[in-house]
Amino acid sequence: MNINSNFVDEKGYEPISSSQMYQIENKGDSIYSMKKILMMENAGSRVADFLIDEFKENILNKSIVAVCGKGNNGGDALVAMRHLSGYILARNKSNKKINLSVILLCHPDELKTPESILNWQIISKMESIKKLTLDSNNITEIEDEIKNSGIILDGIFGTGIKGDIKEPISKVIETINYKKGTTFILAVDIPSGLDPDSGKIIDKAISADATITFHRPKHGLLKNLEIVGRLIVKKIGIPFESEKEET
Ligand SMILES: NC(=O)C1=CN([C@@H]2O[C@H](COP(=O)(O)OP(=O)(O)OC[C@H]3O[C@@H](n4cnc5c(N)ncnc54)[C@H](O)[C@@H]3O)[C@@H](O)[C@H]2O)[C@@H](O)CC1
Ligand SMILES: [K+]
Repeated sequence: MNINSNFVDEKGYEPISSSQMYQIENKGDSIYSMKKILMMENAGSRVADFLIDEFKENILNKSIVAVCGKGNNGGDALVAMRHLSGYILARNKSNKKINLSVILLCHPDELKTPESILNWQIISKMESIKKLTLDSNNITEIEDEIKNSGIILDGIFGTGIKGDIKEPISKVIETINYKKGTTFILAVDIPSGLDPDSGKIIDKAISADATITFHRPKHGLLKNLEIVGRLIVKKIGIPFESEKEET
């Protein structure tokens, strides 16, 4: 396996497939009652902790934009923004304006899972985080938000990506990629648009500076470190016993 030096090859992080990941997650829930909402909370907090470690005090001056899809990948990014908001506000002694935005690439009614819906509801009540939801006439405003960002959380698609990416999401991915080199692009779990198993770019994909993936790396990440960037693997509390194959 051609793992480059960026891959944090800690013990027990052998790569798995996306279907194995869904199985482990479902067993974690059905046998150990490790609800997805707990997995999402851990995933999002690992994302926030990574950015805080990476940027240290500088993070207080960064405009951070989370671009979220309608699934749980977006939910992870919503959790990360909540944690980042708490960290930054607690240190914002001079009450400087902080720039935290969430761009939801769907109407809130299209959010598909209870855990994403709950996290959207929480964020909706937090005035520290600017919310933009995609509608027919605000794509320019959304693109400007991305262009003015210092850090982008890519929470558009994770392991649930299928087929071609339609407009305007396709354009949003291009706008994000255009910022590479000036804005730090962190992919949540999988660079959006990358097939998590084959590592192929299905249609187009986010080219990330770093990818933080959960529980174990997926095979596709190791096959396309070019757009994955630095690969970080974080456990999210799923009982290891959930990995036991069905006997
Ligand atoms: N597996 C796990 O243990 C955990 C998974 N979590 C997150 O959940 C993610 C998977 O979430 P989901 O299964 O909800 O799916 P995703 O959030 O990856 O996909 C988002 C949604 O996009 C839509 N979609 C897929 N392909 C599309 C296309 N080509 N054009 C437009 N829309 C498209 C689908 O309807 C899907 O519901 C993971 O990547 C990870 O980030 C975390 O919450 C932590 C726990
Ligand atoms: K992603």
